[in-house]
Amino acid sequence: MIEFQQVHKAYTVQGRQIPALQPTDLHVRRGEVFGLIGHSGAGKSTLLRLINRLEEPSGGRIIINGIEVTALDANGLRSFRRSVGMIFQHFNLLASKTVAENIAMPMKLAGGHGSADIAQRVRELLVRVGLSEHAQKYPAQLSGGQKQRVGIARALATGPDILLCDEATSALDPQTTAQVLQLLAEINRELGLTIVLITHEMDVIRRVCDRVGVMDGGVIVELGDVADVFLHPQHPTTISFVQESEDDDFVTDEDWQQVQGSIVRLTFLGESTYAPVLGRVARETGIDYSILAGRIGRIKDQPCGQLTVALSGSESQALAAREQLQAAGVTLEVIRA
Ligand SMILES: Nc1ncnc2c1ncn2[C@@H]1O[C@H](COP(=O)(O)OP(=O)(O)OP(=O)(O)O)[C@@H](O)[C@H]1O
Repeated sequence: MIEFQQVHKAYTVQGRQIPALQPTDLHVRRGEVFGLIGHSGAGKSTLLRLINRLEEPSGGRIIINGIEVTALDANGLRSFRRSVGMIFQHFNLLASKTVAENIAMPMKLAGGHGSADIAQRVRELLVRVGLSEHAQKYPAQLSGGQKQRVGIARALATGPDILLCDEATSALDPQTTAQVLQLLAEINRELGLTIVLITHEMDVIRRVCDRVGVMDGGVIVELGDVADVFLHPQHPTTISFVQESEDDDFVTDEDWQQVQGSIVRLTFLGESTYAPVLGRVARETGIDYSILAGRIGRIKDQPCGQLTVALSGSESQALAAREQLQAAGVTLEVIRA
């Protein structure tokens, strides 16, 4: 759907080249929610804005729905942009226009829509984002969450099949963030829109994304299904994001010096999260566990849990326990043999 082939970008400031995106290959699949996470300056906004050519690439090809976007002239680009909606951190609403007028704006600018058509479409969009009561209000009369809902309705006005979200929830409190993310998930599911979002919060990725790319220094350093990346982070940047998103302090190697036996991390995903596996394996093998760290939660629609445990028992009991856990669909990583 969205294909980057060796796309790179450097900004020129006072004759100096500032690299923002190193040559990047990327494939975003149709209908997925794809998240990019990275610290400030990692290159997320640059990558996002290259998709609809709000930034011009320094090189490489961008192909979307079979159209080589990097080869379009001004007319081609204008009509292509109707298939890409965008929402922003600070909403970018026109303060002097009502909610309904803000939402109608992209259709007016595109031309070719009668006023009855536009009014009907605005009504539908207001229902979709839950703001029917607020059509005649001005942005200043709305909460942050409501403003972002207007932003979403406006982005959907021209019937795009891609929605780009530029830190769309960064200015919102946690509860409002959850509601806006839920709305984005609904739009993805019900309208089949492909969503690309950027964020610096792992929690946003965990709640709504199917796949994630982790960016650092203009490079996507890790990419994969959210469950894989979140539960088994490989790159130091990813590991630091996952640790930041934990509520508890991470257990350190020093803490582990105090416990006997081998230490393993068990990951439960989907159905295995609720199965009474640990008790059964303990009974059948005679092994015992000390729990060193644990968390349980959801990744998008799937329950998941992770436990770090010390196994105490004989070597053959520990081996049998590991085999039984793996046979029950639990992923097992040995932290200390
Ligand atoms: N218009 C610009 N002119 C010059 N340099 C820029 C411009 N936009 C971004 N940069 C630089 O490019 C690099 C990548 O910036 P970018 O905004 O893409 O990162 P980001 O991950 O989105 O960061 P943030 O979360 O702070 O927005 C940074 O070094 C930044 O300073």
